[in-house]
Amino acid sequence: MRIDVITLFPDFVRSCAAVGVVGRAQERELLSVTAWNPRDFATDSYRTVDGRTCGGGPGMVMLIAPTREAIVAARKAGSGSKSRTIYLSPQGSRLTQAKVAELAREDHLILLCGRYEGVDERLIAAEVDEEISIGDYVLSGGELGAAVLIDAIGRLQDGALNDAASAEQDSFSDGLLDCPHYARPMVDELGAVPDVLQSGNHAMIRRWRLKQSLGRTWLRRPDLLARRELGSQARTLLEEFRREWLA
Ligand SMILES: NC[C@H]1CCC[C@@H](CNc2ccc(C(N)=O)cn2)C1
Repeated sequence: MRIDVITLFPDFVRSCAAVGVVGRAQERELLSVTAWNPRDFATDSYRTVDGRTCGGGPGMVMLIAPTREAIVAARKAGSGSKSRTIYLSPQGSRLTQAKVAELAREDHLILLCGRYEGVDERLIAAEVDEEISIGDYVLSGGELGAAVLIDAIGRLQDGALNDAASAEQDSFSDGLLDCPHYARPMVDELGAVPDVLQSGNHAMIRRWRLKQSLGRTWLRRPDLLARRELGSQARTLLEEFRREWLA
């Protein structure tokens, strides 16, 4: 998968994509992240990328010309593979794990990061396929949204996670919150690891983990539970969790 990011802060984006699982996915050539700075496409000696907001009012707006040139260059660099252009903005549709999984299957993504008051609306209309929001809050730029997308998508690339199973067991990947996790020591001054995890009984461990995920989702994110069909085993486990919790 190729990801191109249009940003006035290329070093920030590159450094986010160079560490951890995403950095390793790039080393393994499962993913490439390339940053393009509209300032490099500005034709005037001041390398101008922003202009005053038409109609008056505070702040500046990113200019069409240099931003569009950067998008076109990124699209060309994708050498023909169909690209999907995404604008990170509070006006976008909320990012979910389902959307991440959908985007992770694309061959080429172009992520447009706005700064100032945003990008000229004509450029959005002409070049953006969809707007995505990482949450209902305003940031000083779209780069953190791009970094979130790159991480969430990068870790889903085949071969990115040493144990592919961990992607499936993650929170949200099956519509539930993740279960608790423990490492040695089995007994610590903070408490002991639940016995079932020391039992070596893998069926019981799987059952315990599903029960914990269901219980946590019920307690912390009932909205996620409402959206999810529960099988008979899951219903039984959740009932067991509720009874123990309310006892
Ligand atoms: N009107 C301000 C707005 C104009 C367009 C550019 C954005 C950049 N900042 C962002 C981008 C995305 C998000 C998010 N929630 O995904 C929050 N903030 C700021």
